[in-house]
Amino acid sequence: MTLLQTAEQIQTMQIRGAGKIAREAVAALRDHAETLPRTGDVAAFIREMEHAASILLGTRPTAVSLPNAIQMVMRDVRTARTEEAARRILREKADAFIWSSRTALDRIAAMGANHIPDGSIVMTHCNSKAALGCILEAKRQGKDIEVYATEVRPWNQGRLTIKTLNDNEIPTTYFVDSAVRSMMKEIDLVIVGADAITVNGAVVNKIGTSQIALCANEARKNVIVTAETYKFAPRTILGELIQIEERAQNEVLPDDIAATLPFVRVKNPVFDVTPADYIDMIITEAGALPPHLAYTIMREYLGWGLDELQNQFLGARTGTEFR
Ligand SMILES: O=P(O)(O)OC[C@H]1O[C@H](OP(=O)(O)O)[C@H](O)[C@@H]1O
Repeated sequence: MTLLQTAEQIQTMQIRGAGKIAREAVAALRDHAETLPRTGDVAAFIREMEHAASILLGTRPTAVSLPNAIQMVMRDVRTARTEEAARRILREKADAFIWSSRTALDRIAAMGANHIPDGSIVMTHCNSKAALGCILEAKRQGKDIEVYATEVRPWNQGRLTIKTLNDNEIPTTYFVDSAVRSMMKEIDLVIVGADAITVNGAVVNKIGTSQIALCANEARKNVIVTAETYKFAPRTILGELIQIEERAQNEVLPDDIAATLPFVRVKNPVFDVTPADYIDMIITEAGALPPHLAYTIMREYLGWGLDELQNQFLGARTGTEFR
């Protein structure tokens, strides 16, 4: 698959899920480099790779895993002295990111499973590999668990989730998103994934997550967020807001019906923000932490100083818009 094909598949959600988007983008960058002729001109190579990175960055705006992964790979490429060195660094960093991303999921699954008691009912939302990993690991350990899963309009990612749960013989209850509050009294805890986590511990995840967290808070049920460290958004330290992706209105209301309703406006935000106060714990590969410690993850695990953030990372999202 070419880099442009990967970009298109991310934008059209054939490739989706914050972690997978990051892994596929990094693999696309690595493979794109192999298609470029060797000229010995390191500056031209870096320019070409920056352009490729900007195409990937323009695909979806919310999941911070995408710019974080690209930054991890491109950072040392930018200072390479020869084309060969730049190529080698790119390859090594890309492979290292993909490997560490998968390892992170295994660690999160092991830690998350410890928080799922035997005999419990877990509610989840959307289709998060990190969250599902915890549930599958709890099942693998022999725990008798059930899952309540939402539909996730308009893309119905809940169907992917219930298929996985069914394949793993986990008893599952499936319902429309608006039934969440009604179902809350029947469950024991909530486990979801994340697309981005801000410096104040707020979690950006699939639209509807904040309502689930609000209902869980009302019903005194724990909310656990599972997120690899590369889903923490360092630029929020500088005050930058996470952009909430708005997708096409015809994902919600078909064009032929919309055409008959000239006074109706359709909004289709695909993520929302859950404040830290509604989250009991964030499980990362570096350990479980209260959401208010998000800053420590940004400093210690992403390891980007403020200077670097300001000089290089700012503006990373302003690259070419992919259409
Ligand atoms: O990385 P993992 O845990 O798989 O997924 C994290 C999140 O990414 C997804 O976004 P979308 O479906 O791509 O819009 C969902 O919001 C999910 O909770």
